[in-house]
Amino acid sequence: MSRYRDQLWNEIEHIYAAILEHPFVTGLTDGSLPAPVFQHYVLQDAHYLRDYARALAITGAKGDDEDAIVLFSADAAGAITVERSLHAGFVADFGLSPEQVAATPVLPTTLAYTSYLLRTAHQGSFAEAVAVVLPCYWIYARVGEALLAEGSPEPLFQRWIATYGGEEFQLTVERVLRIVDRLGERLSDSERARCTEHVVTTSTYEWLFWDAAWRQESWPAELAR
Ligand SMILES: Cc1ncc(CN)c(N)n1
Repeated sequence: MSRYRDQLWNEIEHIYAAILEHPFVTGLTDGSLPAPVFQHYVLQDAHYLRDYARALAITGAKGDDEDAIVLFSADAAGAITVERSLHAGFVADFGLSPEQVAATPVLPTTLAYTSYLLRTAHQGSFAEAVAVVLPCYWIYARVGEALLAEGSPEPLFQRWIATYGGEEFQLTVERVLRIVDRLGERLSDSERARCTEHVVTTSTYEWLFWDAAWRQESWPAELAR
């Protein structure tokens, strides 16, 4: 029987292929990604990572063994500390002040993605919580790995690629995938279907997140007070 991770990857392979072709992602390697688009992404990602860390902490609290509790709790802390330092470098490179960063609103796609993450992590089983957070690890590891081979002429983008394509992140993701395979051996058909749906949904949100930055998404200005 194939591993659960392979069954899940079958469900999202087309989304991964679309992500690799997205102009945001191709723009990282050929260096053509406009600076305001990357800036938009980094600022929204700071909001995203705060709630992602909360979702990981909830997943850790639901862990079915000690290793799982430790792994997700440590990754909750890591999402804040490790990625915060990567972001701090980007923000400094853009010449933005902490006040400007704090004043950036949470935009529609970020809000929709994090709301789905948190709702599922709160209301679902441990397996569902793992499924909903999985694409954030897995898609970035696979994208980072693919882009690492090409590299980027732009140092800022190369730093991003090196973080997610690097060995440390790949090992982190492999540890999560082992939990996924273990859970896959004991899921009922209905829970398996719910987990698959979460993985497909948040993989789609990963595509949307890059696309929102590419479109320079905003709340409708005509509705602002
Ligand atoms: C939206 C998003 N997804 C995933 C990652 C990688 N942890 C991230 N930084 N941002």
